[in-house]
Amino acid sequence: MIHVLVGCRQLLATAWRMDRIRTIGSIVLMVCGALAAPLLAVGLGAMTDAVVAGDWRAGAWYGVLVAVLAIVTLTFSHFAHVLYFELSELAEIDFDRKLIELSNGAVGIAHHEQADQADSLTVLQRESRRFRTGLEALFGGVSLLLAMVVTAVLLARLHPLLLLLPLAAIPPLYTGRLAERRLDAAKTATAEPIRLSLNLFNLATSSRHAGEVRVFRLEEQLRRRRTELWARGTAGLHRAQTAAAATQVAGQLVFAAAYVGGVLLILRDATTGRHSVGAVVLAVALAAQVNQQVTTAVALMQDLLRMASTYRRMERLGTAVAVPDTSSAGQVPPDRLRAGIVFDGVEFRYPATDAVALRDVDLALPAGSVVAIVGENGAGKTTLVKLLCGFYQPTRGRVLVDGVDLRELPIEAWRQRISAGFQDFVRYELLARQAVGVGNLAQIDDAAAVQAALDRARSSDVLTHLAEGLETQLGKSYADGAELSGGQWQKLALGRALMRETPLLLVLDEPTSALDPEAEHGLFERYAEQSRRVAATTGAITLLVSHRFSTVRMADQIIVVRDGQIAEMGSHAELVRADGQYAELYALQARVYQ
Ligand SMILES: Nc1ncnc2c1ncn2[C@@H]1O[C@H](COP(=O)(O)OP(=O)(O)OP(=O)(O)O)[C@@H](O)[C@H]1O
Repeated sequence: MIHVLVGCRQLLATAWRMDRIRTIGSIVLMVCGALAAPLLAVGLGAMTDAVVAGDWRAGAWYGVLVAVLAIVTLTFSHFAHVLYFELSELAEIDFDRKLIELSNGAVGIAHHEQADQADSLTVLQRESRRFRTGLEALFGGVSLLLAMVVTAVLLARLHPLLLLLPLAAIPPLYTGRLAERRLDAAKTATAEPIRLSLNLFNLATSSRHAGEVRVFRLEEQLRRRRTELWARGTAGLHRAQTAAAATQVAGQLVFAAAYVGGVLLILRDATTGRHSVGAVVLAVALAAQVNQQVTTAVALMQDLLRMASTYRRMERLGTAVAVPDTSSAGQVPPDRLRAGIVFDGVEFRYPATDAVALRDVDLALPAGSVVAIVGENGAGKTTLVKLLCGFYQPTRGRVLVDGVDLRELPIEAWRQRISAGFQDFVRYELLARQAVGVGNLAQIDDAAAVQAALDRARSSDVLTHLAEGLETQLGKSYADGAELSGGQWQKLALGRALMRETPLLLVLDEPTSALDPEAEHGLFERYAEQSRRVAATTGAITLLVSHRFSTVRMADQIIVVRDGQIAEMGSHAELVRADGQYAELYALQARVYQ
């Protein structure tokens, strides 16, 4: 219950923050709605008594009052709905904003890669569409509570025992809560199959995967797996919903019994002359209202519980993804690198896994150097990059930037000074200028800066295929959007990585996988030349990651990673002379690619 109250407080604070006028308007409507129905019952009772007493004048006035209150009761919900709806929209936008912040604001990326946290995000994404009901339920709920109190006072005046009628509402409320808890637990338990099923659905319907799906004849398999997973997920939910419905009915039966008892009590009093006919009408009308109030209260309570559990889930995820905040760290990234970056006894395990992805890594990346990291698939190259970008912190050991532990640098400031091109680059469906310009937001509208970055990336040729050059809309989501080839998207991603002209660290993690080895080698060579020129002033380090041993021979230093460890290190000439794994794989791959 305390969670519901906390959730209500958070929701009300959000509404107040988003729009005070609408919040006040909603509260006024809430009070009017609460009083109208019980007063209508009072009017009905008084009108009946006036008519029975033959006082037609008073009866007519009460009739007008009843009519007015009936109109208020019937129409109030429409006005209230408009106001609540508008406020709820604002609250939903606020919730979405928080969810986006939670998803992207965390310093690390563990919550995207760790199954339980990814599941929580999936549930929150789905809940965000239903979040708006929370605020409506809150106003509706408080209005209902007020109405229940007024109704209870009126009932008590008829017969003290009738006060028990609202108490009989407790069992259905309790069972409603129990039912919602069951549903919530089922949602958590079925989040994984439902998330997997949605992934498979995207795989089966996205144009990006259409080719592979056809060639490998995956359609049937994907459909079957998706249906199985969906059925597994929804079967769990369905079972929970059936159990929840049975629980709720049991609670409501208790109330129904009390209702019948209450009406019989007043009827008995009326037959003995203790009450008027109007009192019987009042009792029947009020008891019917209590019945309706309880049913509505159960439904509203469920909305409130769902809203509270959504808030709690968000808070739990927020705590789980919280990484030590270094924003107020005293240190700042240097203007230029003097010594370089050092991995000092680094060990790393991904969260919730036992396998060690990196172990005993002692590595120096000298300022101003071009360093290549090579290794076979799964060796640990990208993991090294993730630590350098601050997506994760080492489980043991330190990453030092000019002698300062990366943990002690404000991570956002560090990210401002690095740039990267990733293997799984994003296809931004924006204008071509923006798709490249996001690499340095300050220059997103600067066509000349974007053009220069594409030139540096040797990627300007992509523009020759675009009708409006940099101002061409990209992507199939737009009717007039230009679709690019995989290599062309990758070239734009390379341009994006080179938007920042003087980063302290430029990481290119297999950004040229769509190119053939010789083209990759040629590009790396040109990048290396450029990087050395920039490095003369900033001490910047350029890190090229590849699993092709034959494409990185121009690097000042080549690091061979094997099974999460540094296997060999040195220049191309030194490593060839050493005649180890590098020399062997270099010769092998060079022969294959010739
Ligand atoms: N998010 C993750 N959670 C758990 N384990 C992971 C995760 N990402 C990678 N790993 C594991 O860490 C090890 C190193 O992976 P990494 O991605 O660094 O390899 P890589 O050398 O970059 O491979 P590739 O050349 O295929 O990109 C692998 O065994 C991989 O299974």
